[in-house]
Amino acid sequence: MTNTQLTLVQIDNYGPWTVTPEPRREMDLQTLQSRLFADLAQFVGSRDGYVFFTRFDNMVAVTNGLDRDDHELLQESIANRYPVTLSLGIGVDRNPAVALERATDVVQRAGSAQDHERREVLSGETLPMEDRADSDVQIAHFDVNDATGKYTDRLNEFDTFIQIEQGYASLMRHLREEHGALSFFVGGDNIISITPDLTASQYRAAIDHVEGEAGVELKVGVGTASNAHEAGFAAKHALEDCRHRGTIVEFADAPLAADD
Ligand SMILES: Nc1nc2c(ncn2[C@@H]2O[C@H](COP(=O)(O)OP(=O)(O)OP(=O)(O)O)[C@@H](O)[C@H]2O)c(=O)[nH]1
Repeated sequence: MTNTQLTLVQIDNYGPWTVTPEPRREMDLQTLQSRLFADLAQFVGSRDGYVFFTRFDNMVAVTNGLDRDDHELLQESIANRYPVTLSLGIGVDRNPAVALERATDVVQRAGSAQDHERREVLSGETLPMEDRADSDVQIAHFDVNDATGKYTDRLNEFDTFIQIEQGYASLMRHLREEHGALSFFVGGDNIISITPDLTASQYRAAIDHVEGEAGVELKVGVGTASNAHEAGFAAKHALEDCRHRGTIVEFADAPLAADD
């Protein structure tokens, strides 16, 4: 059964910091944000989770397999090395949107994102030990069909970017509204969705919707496993199956072996 543990990562009081004592150089902020994301990706990824940069001042992580101590260690390590601190809210639910609501609620209850007295909140419930064995994450890895031939090799980068972003906007809204799935642009022409248990026809309907609304053709590989890495890795293999078979939806056949 899918049961997703999500962590909302929010930089404490970041807005005021970016303009104190006066506005900071934009490329310095971009450097900080991208390094922070890289560090989170390393930390969470080494524990088989996924993290998405969303707006950089707020990020969303799939943290099945990470316990409260892992979250505390992350906060400590960031506070030791960065001029900013992180608040973390954790939520669990079969539906990813509900899990994120829970994760967000505990952070919002502790105070505003721009409250200078709210620092390093760590709140919410992780998956109980006894539920871990049968709690799965479902990950759908979407990719634009022949983005290179249709866009990258034909259009300038900005017009390509518009096409890809329009496809992303259409997909993220459809999956959020219809199923409570959360979709994240991860670079190139790739979108990764954290979903509840969806069927092949529900994925086909999402792909049809995006083609109708944005004119962007997608395919998707779907994987399910006890952590984001294994589910996502299986999804990537399923996406390769789409390429070989010329299909638009493939599910990973079997859970991956531990050494895959
Ligand atoms: N984040 C991420 N990006 C990827 C991955 N694979 C490819 N990309 C990005 O996607 C871009 C396009 O690559 P492909 O999707 O393989 O190429 P394509 O032209 O769309 O061809 P088909 O997908 O085979 O239809 C690459 O330049 C990368 O930026 C992946 O696994 N993860």
